[in-house]
Amino acid sequence: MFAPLPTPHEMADWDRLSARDFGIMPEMLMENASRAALQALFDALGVKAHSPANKRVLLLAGPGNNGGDATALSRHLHDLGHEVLLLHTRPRQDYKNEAAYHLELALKAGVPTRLATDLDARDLGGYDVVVDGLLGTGLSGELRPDMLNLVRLTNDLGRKAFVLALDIPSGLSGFTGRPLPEAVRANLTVTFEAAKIGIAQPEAAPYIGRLDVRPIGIPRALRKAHAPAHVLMTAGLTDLIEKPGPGLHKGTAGHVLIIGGSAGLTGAPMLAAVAAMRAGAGLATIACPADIADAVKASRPEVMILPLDSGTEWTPNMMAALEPELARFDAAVVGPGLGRAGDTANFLRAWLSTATLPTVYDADALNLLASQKELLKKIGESAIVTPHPGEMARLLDLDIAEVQARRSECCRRLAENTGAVSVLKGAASLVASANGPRAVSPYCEPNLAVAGSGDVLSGILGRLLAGGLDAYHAACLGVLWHGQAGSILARDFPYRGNMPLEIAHVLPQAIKELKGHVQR
Ligand SMILES: NC(=O)C1=CN([C@@H]2O[C@H](COP(=O)(O)OP(=O)(O)OC[C@H]3O[C@@H](n4cnc5c(N)ncnc54)[C@H](OP(=O)(O)O)[C@@H]3O)[C@@H](O)[C@H]2O)[C@H](O)CC1
Ligand SMILES: [K+]
Repeated sequence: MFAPLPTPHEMADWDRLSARDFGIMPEMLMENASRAALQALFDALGVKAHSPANKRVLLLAGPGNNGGDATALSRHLHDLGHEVLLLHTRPRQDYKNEAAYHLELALKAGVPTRLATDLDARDLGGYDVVVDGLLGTGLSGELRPDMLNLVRLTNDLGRKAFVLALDIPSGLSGFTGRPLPEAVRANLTVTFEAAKIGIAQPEAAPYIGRLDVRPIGIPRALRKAHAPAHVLMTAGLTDLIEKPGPGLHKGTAGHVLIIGGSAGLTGAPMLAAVAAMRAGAGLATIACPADIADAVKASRPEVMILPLDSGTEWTPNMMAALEPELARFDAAVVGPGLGRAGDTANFLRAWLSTATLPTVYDADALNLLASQKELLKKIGESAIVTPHPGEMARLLDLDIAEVQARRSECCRRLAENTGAVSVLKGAASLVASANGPRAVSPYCEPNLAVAGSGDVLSGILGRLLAGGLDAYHAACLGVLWHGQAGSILARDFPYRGNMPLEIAHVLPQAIKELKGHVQR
């Protein structure tokens, strides 16, 4: 369901503890990493065991262990008969530890090597593959000029060659995924043992190419005992939804209550309700002020309306009307189109003191909570709060730039402040609970950046809570499902332009595709 997303420091700890606690020496990990990279490269190029050894490969080896990985890979390619040139950035005698060990092996095996500074870049060309082993997780600060030139050289050569980045494209921060200030643009990135957290950030996407995560022999016991603070959501989360049995009826498929709608904001609750049904809810009902019920219904036959009291604005009395009905529902979504007019804040206060349903708080429910922060503690652990960065900024008294600069920390802080599971929307959405790992979505889908997309997400989450999932897993699966819907729409609408309702409409296809991706 989740894959670990270590920071460079967490990864270095795994490395170090493999040697200290298991006797797995760094030379072995480097050998494993290089063999994994070889296999990933051959898989990507369609090179089979019996294929002719006819590749021309340039390997760039930086000063650290990333360079050591490239050096070990050069030996394997050379031994198989490919034509290789290993370009190292430091004089041979300057290499240390496992990188020095593998350089010595490569030299003994007869790998042709050159010192990068001895070569005129104009002499380089005609390669099928360029391997970027300049810098890995050890990059600190902005690229120094000599390294920046080598990154540029790799990208120049990459116009006519396949670029394989080892562990992470050089120049990219393993923490933030940002280029410092430029980075190698790879066709394939083979990352060792686990994707580093920077790789999962939206900024990294243009540099990574295809991502292939390969194990290099860090013991599972060690990975479990020293689990990273972040994990990546995977398609395995869809195991949480079972194929419906023959005896299913709408009453057992979950009934989602949407609480929202106000004058001028009548579409949002309907989007959430349709999304809940497209995600498989058996029933969806919208509760709204009686005088806007017709506008909310907007002649959609599939969604039921529960008109409350009278008037167009929310009042605490509406909670009294709603309370006797609550036993019919399995989960609630509070907020789509709720507005902030008049007494709406007091309605929300009454809801928080009365209702015990698992609940998603979205949109104006969050804005109202931001102006009455003493209510945040009442939300509780069976709930999910789904702010976008603007709402998160209001909830935490920060500005949006601060939220975006520290997304993971903010997401966790809101979870701590509320006791609920917090979802911070945006590219690579995040899910956090007060304890436990923070989950990062693998999706960065511009097709989801459209008004109403958040209402659709809240409907999916309502359906998953109604289906009995705990808030954390519901949030992770819902975010993943929404992301896959966005990636389907990107195929049909590569320049965007899809409507939010279309996100809801592709949800059944999205879950089918995700289930097809699960690796067993
Ligand atoms: N468990 C594993 O994942 C394994 C990982 N391996 C590989 O090792 C690298 C990490 O290796 P490390 O030696 O820590 O770091 P790098 O190879 O990335 O290189 C660090 C050196 O690079 C120089 N440096 C740092 N910042 C800059 C900069 N801004 N500009 C230029 N140069 C920079 C610096 O060298 P100096 O001597 O010049 O200061 C650093 O020392 C990981 O990514 C994997 O590929 C193991 O092979 C297997 C186990
Ligand atoms: K690299």
